[in-house]
Amino acid sequence: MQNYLNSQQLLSRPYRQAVLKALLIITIISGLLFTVLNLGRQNYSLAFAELLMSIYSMAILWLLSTTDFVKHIEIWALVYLVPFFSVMMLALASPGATASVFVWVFLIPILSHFTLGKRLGLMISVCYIAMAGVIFFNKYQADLELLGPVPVANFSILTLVILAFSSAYEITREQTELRLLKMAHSDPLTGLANRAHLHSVFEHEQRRSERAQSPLCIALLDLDHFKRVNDTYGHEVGDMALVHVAEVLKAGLRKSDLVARLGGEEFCLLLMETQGQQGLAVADKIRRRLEQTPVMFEGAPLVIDGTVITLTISGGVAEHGVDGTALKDLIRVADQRLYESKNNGRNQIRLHSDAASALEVDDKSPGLLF
Ligand SMILES: Nc1nc2c(ncn2[C@@H]2O[C@H](COP(=O)(O)OP(=O)(O)OP(=O)(O)O)[C@@H](O)[C@H]2O)c(=O)[nH]1
Repeated sequence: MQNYLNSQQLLSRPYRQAVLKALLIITIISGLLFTVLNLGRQNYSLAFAELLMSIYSMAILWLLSTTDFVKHIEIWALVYLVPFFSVMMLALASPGATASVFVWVFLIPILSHFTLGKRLGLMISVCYIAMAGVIFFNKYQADLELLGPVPVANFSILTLVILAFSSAYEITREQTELRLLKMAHSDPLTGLANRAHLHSVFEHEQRRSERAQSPLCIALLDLDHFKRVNDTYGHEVGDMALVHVAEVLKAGLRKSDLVARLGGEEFCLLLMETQGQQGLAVADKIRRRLEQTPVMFEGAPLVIDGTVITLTISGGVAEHGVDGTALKDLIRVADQRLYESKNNGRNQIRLHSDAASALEVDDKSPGLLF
């Protein structure tokens, strides 16, 4: 889940980057326009603040196009929004400004949520809206018309509605993004990671492993004679069997490890902080567990025509740095070892090409159907 959340944050960043860039351009243009308007009304302090905000926005826009800022987009958004909203507060408090300037407050929740996300966006919105409220009441405390119940109710309700809509929009957008991300990264039948997710996690783990000089290995596992399950009992039972295998694989691993379904009846384990020999032991422990656990359906062993269905698996292990560094090389080596396991009687896992590296085969376990 944490992985998906991190990826979702990465996914949100280009979107926030585009919104922030558009905002900066609008601020530069409108800042210059209001500088001229305020100079015309001889409101020099506000004109100066508007001009400063315009120049500041130009500087941020320039920095954004020259640095790799997308990683810190929320910080950049704060660097822009805090002075922008502060100038807005200054404009609201300015004695020369009319009450119509307060309509800018409606922008606060929209801009905050779009560029900062649901939590930080809400916090910043509430702070500045509260500040605008205090300024409004202080400035117009003697103005009975503006502080009458109707204008106050109009202003407050509209602000709350915009705040609620912006917040709801951002929450829904983030949830939808997370759902799409999960769908794009997981296998719909078993819920395991798919090949694309394995690749992205491997890239990250490979860098970490090289930095920390820690071992990393993969195990490629393929169900034995799975075609017979489908041919004998049909695809529906085959699907149940695949879901059961996914459960056994997940249960046999640490939380930090990853199990992916590469397609059909082929799975890949990504084992962190694990050397080849340890990886072989982990994969073999899972092989034995699968062999001993009948295919489960809704909490009970699946029995068809009086037969308890049990599956076996063959596999090959490859170690990062020993058998290659790229995932495709590790998969190729593990695949060769997997097929040696298949050719040597199935239901076994190999780390090297020689037969001695295969952990004990128990091909004739009683009661096993496949
Ligand atoms: N039910 C089901 N079957 C699948 C799925 N994906 C692949 N298969 C089946 O898995 C079987 C794989 O067959 P083979 O490649 O011959 O492998 P095998 O029968 O396991 O034989 P060995 O690997 O040599 O032990 C085929 O019958 C595919 O139809 C799936 O999502 N659901």
